[in-house]
Amino acid sequence: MRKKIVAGNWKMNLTFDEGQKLTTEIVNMYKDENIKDVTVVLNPPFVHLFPVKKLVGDTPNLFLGGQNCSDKASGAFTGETSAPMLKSFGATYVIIGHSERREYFNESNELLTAKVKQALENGLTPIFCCGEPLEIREAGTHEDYVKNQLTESLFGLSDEDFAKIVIAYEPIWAIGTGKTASSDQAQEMHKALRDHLAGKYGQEAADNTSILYGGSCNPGNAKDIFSKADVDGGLIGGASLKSRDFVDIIKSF
Ligand SMILES: O=C(CO)COP(=O)(O)O
Repeated sequence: MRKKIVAGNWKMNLTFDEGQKLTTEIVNMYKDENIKDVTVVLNPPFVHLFPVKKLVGDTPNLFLGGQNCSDKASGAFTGETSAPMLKSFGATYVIIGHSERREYFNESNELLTAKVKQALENGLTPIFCCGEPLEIREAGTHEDYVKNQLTESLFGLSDEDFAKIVIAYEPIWAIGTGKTASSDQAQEMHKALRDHLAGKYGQEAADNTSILYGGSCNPGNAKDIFSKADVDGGLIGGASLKSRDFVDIIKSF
């Protein structure tokens, strides 16, 4: 059975003190409010990983992830952070292929394949992001566009490796815009992606793959979005920076 996952992507936000405060609040609410059956992943900027890990400790079902990793294991790549480093600092997940990385850092589907491999080789679970820009949605070719992102970056994986992947569908026009996809739009895409995965890896593997929705998810719309059959959770940006909102989203299942 696939996991329900809510992951918070802090992006490039929060100082040390702010990160500590947010994490402490989330950990306390998480424990006090008896949250069960949801895997929660905090994805802070790299410099926060170690102190955030200390606060999270071994809270059950509360995990840490990176927002990116290098496609190389080590070496002279100034400014980069490798998958083995993330693992050694307590991360177990890593976001790969976020649309902001694709757009501002020119990350191609091919490069993302190498990053996914690095993550898997080092025991990290990739949260692989996909999603279409507005013009593609308006042209009506969004399903093919997003399926192609999965085909090009993931379909070289073995069955065994594919079983470790989490997918996050994030329509670019819904990210940080306050304009979320409707729950029906999310369901339609998630179902199309699951069918696409089934075509390559079989129905059972597709049914076991968690597909998260991301894009202006908040406590007011999460329940509706998460109620859809093929939506297995969320990748949360802005609302993950507010402890009450983030925990309320987690509790929306
Ligand atoms: O990009 C996102 C998460 O990775 C979504 O961001 P927002 O929730 O701020 O729209």
